[in-house]
Amino acid sequence: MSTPRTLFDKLWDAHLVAPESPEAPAILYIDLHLIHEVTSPQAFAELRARGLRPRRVERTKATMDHSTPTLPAGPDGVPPYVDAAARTQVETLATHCAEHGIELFDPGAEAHGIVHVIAPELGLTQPGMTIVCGDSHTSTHGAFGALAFGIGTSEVGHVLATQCLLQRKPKTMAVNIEGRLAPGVSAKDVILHVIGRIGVNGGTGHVIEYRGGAVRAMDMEARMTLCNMSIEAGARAGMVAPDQITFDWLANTPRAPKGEAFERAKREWMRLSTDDGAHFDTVVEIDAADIAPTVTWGTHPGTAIAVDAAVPANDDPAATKARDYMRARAGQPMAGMTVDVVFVGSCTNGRLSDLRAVAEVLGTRRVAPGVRMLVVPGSAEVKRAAEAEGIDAIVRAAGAEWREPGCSMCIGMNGDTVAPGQLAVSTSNRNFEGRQGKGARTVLASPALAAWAAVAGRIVDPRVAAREVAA
Ligand SMILES: CC(C)[C@H](C(=O)O)[C@@H](O)C(=O)O
Ligand code: SF4
Repeated sequence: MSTPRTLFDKLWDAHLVAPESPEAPAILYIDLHLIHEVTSPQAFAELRARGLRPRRVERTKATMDHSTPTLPAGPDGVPPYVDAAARTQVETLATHCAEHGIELFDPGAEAHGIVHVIAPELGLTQPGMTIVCGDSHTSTHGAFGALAFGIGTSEVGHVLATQCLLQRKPKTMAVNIEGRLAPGVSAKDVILHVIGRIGVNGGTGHVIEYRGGAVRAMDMEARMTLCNMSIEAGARAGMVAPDQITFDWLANTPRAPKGEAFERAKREWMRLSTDDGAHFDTVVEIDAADIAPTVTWGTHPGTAIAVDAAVPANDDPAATKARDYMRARAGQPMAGMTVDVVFVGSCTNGRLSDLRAVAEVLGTRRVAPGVRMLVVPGSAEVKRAAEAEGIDAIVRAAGAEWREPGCSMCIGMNGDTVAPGQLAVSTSNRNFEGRQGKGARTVLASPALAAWAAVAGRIVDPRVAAREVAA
C-alpha cells in the first residue's frame, strides 16, 4: 500500500517538474495564471527587457479590478478614473494583452469583475489545478480543491515566461470544523474566528485544508469566503476537497468541460481528497457551535472577537496602538459602536449569496441617517443576477449606493475611500491602518452583520437584532 497522502500532497506531486534540493526550490507547473493591472506591468517590462514572450497565453487570463471605477463611464465613454496613474495602469494591461494575445476580461466584456470572483464563475478555476496570480487572495480558488496562491511581481514574470514557478514545499495544516453553525453564523464568521484563534501568523509556512462537517455543509460561495482569508492567517493557501457541491457548481459554468469530457474530469476530481491516515504537520480543531457572529476590534484580522464581546484590555504596546488608532476603549463593548460607512463587496463577500444576505436584512428598512452604505457586486455576472432578483432596488430604496463591479472600497485604489477617522463596517478582508483610506477605521464583518449595522447606525449583534424584529 502506498503512503496515505493529503489533498495538498496529491496536487504538489502531480505538478512537480523537478523536486526541491538543498540548493534549489522545486519547480512546479502552473495550470492557470491570472493577471491584473496592479502586479503585471513590471512583469511584462521584464519579459520585454529579456526578449521573451509569454509561453502559454491560453493558460493566462487577465482582468482589471483594483483601479477600475465603480461609477459608469461619462458621455465621452471614459470611465471616471480617480487619477491618471489608475487610467495608465488599466490601459497598460489592455495593451500588453493585445500585444501577446492574452484573453482579457475588461469592463467592456460580458464577464468582468474581481479576478477571484470571475475565474470561479467562468469555470476557469477547476479542481486539481495549480493556480497563481500576483495577488495574495488567490487562495480563494482553493475552495475548488485547487492549489492556488499569490505570487510576487517578479514571479509573475517568471510564470509568464516559463509557465512554471520555483517553490519550497510548504507544510500542511488541517483545520477541522465539526458540528453545525448556529443560525446567523456565516463562513465569514468562521474564518474570522479561525484567524482569531490561530493568529495572523498561525498558518505561516502552511497550506491549510479546511475539513469537517461544517465545511462539507457549505456551498461554494461560503467555501470561497473561507479559503479567501487563509492568507490573513499567514498561510500560503487554503483548500477544500471537491465534492458533489463543487461539481454541481462547475457544471453550470461556461468554461468547465462539457458532456463526456465533464464526466471524465469528474472521475479524476473525485480522487482529490485526503487519504485516511494521511499526515498533517499541524492540526487545529474547531467546534462549529462555538462560533458567534464575529467582528474585529483592532488593525489586523487576528483581532477577531464575538460581536457581543468587548475590546480587550491587555496593555501590550501593539494592543494600545491598535485601540488608539481605532479610538476604542479597553473594555468597550463592540456592540453599540457608532458606524459611519458600510461597505459590502470584495473577493471575500461580493458574491450573490452575500448580496442576498444583505437584501434579506434590508428588506424595506432604510440605512440610518448619516450612514453611507456602498454595495459593490464582485462581478458583472453577480450584478446581473442580483438585479434580476431585485436586489439593486432594495439596496437603492434603503438609501445605499449600488455600484459597478470591482475591488472598490476594499482597498480604495479606485477612489472609493472611507474619510479620515470614519468607522467602516466592511465585508472585506483587511482592517490594516489606512487600508480603506487614510485614517479610516475598519471593522471586518459578515454581510448580514454589515447590513444590520447600516440600518442601526451602530454595530449590533445580528442575533439580537433579528430577535427584536421578530418580537
Ligand atoms: C494589489 C494587490 C497586489 C493586493 C494583494 O496582493 O492582495 C490587493 O489585492 C490586496 O488585497 O491587498
Ligand atoms: S477585492 Fe480586495 S482583497 Fe480582493 S483582490 Fe481586490 S483589493 Fe484584494
